[in-house]
Amino acid sequence: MGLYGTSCINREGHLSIGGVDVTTLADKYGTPLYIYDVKDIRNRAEEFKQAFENKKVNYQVAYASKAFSCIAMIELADELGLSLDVCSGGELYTALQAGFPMERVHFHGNNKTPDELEMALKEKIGCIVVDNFTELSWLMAMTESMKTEMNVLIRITPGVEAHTHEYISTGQEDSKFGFDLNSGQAKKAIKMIMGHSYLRLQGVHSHIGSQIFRAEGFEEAVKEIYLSLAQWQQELGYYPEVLNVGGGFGIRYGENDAPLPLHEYIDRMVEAAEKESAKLNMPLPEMWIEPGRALVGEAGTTLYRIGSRKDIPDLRTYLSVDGGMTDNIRPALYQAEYEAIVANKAAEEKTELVSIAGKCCESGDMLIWDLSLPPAVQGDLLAVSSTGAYGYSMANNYNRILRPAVVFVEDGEHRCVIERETFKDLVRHERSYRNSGSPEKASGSVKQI
Ligand SMILES: Cc1ncc(COP(=O)(O)O)c(C=O)c1O
Ligand SMILES: N[C@@H](CCCC[NH3+])C(=O)O
Repeated sequence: MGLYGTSCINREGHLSIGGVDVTTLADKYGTPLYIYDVKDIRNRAEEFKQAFENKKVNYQVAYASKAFSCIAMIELADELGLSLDVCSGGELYTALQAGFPMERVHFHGNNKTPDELEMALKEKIGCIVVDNFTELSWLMAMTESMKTEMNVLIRITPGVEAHTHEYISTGQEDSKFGFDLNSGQAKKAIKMIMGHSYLRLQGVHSHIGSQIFRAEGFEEAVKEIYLSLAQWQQELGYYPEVLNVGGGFGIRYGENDAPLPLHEYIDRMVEAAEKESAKLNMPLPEMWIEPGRALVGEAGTTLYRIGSRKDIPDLRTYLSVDGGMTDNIRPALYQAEYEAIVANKAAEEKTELVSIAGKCCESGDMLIWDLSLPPAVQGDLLAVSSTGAYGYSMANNYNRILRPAVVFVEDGEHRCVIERETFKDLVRHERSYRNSGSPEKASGSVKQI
């Protein structure tokens, strides 16, 4: 496992994060446990902001809260001066509970419901990123009836295919997200918004995908957008105040991943926008980005307790841990690869090749194939690195496994920000079939066809 952020191996030969020995955390909070290195999140937010400061452009860095949303994380995002990207009523509600300033909230999603739109309008959030004509017509009607103005960005698909897993690539034309440029749909939507008295077209949004390592993808997206901007400037007299280039900045999961320094992505996209704006004699728009993974991914480590061991002679050794696809579905979903160490034997020589299995009743519940470890036994702690993004946020209760606790560590201190679920939580919304009284009668006639 690479050592990220403030992670190091302490004098006891244990993994330490944020100045805290993780064996202490396992004893106090139990396992599996998500551990977030707060200093690492701070540094990354600062790096993004500094990159824009150096380019002397107006900007917003919005944390894409889908990567990891909870009250404490949203409070931290606020403290770091970030804006916030939410993509559901639940994420917006979490932001409200965290007291996040609503004017810095941007609302995304390809199927926002009327209820979600109403919530966003009532809370007077910063902007809604309009994704399709259905949403647009709802928004037009709702802002009129509520007599409420709203800033909108129009999400477009620039036709750029990011070099990433196909499930997390979104910028291509054949995508469920946004308006495509070639068919004229984006232009039609812009006209509709420009002609509406309650909607204010603040700018254009594109997001080409996730876990991207090449700055060229962002540069190409910016160039593609400007081809359309030139047309819209000429035909509609429109140029945007804001250009939101989305998120997707890649991180290190293992030694094969080589992300660029964060400022290189920013430099390239800003330079491309500056060049294209100058060509069109257009003021440079404010540049917005919305990183999720790049802010929290490497800051997260999952700590598991090793349980059973199965040796198949001349074939493979399986070590099972007390979590798996319920707390990290990415290996099963995207064949994502992770690295790990034995946290309480972090300085010992690696002499064994093992595969790490989760505890779910699925053969596909494998966290890591072929991992070199020191001899590990039942009770040892396995630390899997870079699990801060899309780990907790995609966690689930398959096999009725409990979602783990989350702790923040910094400067030798730790605090629990999400408690471990309990068995009671699992049945909290359930009603007994036997004891719930008589069922309600269906109204209307039931026709046999
Ligand atoms: C619209 C949008 N913005 C931002 C993000 C954040 O992506 P990432 O976590 O890769 O930075 C996503 C997810 O891919 C997204 O769909
Ligand atoms: N959940 C994905 C990324 C999707 C991002 C949302 N558009 C992952 O774990 O990599």
